[in-house]
Amino acid sequence: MIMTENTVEISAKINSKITQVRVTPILIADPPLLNIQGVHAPYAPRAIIEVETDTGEIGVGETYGDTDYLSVAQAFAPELVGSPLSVNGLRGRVRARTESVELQRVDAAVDAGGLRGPRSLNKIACSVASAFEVAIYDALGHLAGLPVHALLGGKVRDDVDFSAYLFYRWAEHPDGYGSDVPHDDWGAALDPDQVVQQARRMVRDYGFTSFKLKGGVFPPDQEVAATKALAEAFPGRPVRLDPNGAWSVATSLRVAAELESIAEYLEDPTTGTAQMAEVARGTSLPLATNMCVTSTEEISEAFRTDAVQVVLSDHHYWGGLRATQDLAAICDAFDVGLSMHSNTHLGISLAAMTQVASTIPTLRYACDTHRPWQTEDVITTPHVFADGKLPVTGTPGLGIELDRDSLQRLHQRWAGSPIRDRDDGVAMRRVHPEWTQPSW
Ligand SMILES: O=C([O-])C(=O)C[C@H](O)[C@@H](O)C(=O)[O-]
Ligand SMILES: [Mg+2]
Repeated sequence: MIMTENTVEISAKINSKITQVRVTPILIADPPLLNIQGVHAPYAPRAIIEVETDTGEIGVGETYGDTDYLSVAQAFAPELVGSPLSVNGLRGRVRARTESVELQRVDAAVDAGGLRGPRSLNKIACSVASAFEVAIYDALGHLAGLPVHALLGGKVRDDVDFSAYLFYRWAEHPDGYGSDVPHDDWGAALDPDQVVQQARRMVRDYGFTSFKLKGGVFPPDQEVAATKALAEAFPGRPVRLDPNGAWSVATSLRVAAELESIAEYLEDPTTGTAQMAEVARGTSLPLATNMCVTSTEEISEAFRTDAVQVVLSDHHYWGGLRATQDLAAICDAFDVGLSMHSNTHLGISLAAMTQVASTIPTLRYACDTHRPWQTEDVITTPHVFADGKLPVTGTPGLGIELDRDSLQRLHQRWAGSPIRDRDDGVAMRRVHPEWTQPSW
């Protein structure tokens, strides 16, 4: 073969190696959003991953920054140095690495940061691997001059639809924020009228055309009333309610009967696959989950028993973008619908969600996103929703640029703070010492 300058360049790119990996923990401002586990604290930890190659490319990823996730990410990062830009085998390598890290909170308790069912080593490893995978895809995209969706096989849509993620919330954190946090002027939402007002603002500012209300906060009748108020205020627009497993089977069936002709789906009304299956047998309303099916080992029982009709994918849960596509294929094979979950995240994760969502033909529900609740970001040009959608960029990689000043500032905040884990229950008990997790 005759070697031209071009082939030499291509060969350098194909053989490019990872030379540096950086894991930067940050704390980001988070408003006082309420959920079954309590209330979001003023700051939430995230971890930002950068992989740098010998050809000068830098790819970025984002995941949970809580202690266990961070410890695994920091322990794994040096192992990637010298590796090719390959995403294959990543989850297994991170999983193996978890064995040598002393973890604090693998106790089968529900994960406060993710509300994703019982914690496990595998779930932690998947969440860590997801950020490295995204960073490698971003770097590969820069190398190839292609957007991540092209590397994932190509987009099937030009924009991705998101839904307005509505929360009961307080107007302010009881102790406020530091002076470095932009003011959040959403106000309180504690009854149906305030929830509808919040939805109107989401529609005005972002153009969302569907709604998800985070429940599990007030007695179910109040949350049903808020859901009905939304359906009345926005006729014909899809509405979902998600109490994160707060209800018994009997309560779930009662609520499902009330919302059967109103809701698009009911998300995790009750906990555990067996109880979800019992509810599913008694209602025609589709049940969705990001709690009882959040890892591969949980799929079989749930699908065999028809416990869920919609799975909320999440590349942080499932181990990356390719794993999300795999999940979509499995759901399709079992005639289970696919939606997309989110919790507190910044623009890197939103870009990754948008890229992978654009490649999945069977994703027919608007994706969740917490992004409107975040007042800070680590990318230079934060995303702008129009008509509730984000365009699927054709620029190389994730189509975003890291804002190093902002990353540094949020890292300094982390370094100067004792906060290392998200714990919504602790945040709630600071205000209401007697508070315990509700169930109805
Ligand atoms: O759909 C869900 O269950 C979530 O988004 C879980 C999240 O943790 C959310 O409830 C939150 O951040 O309060
Ligand atoms: Mg949910």
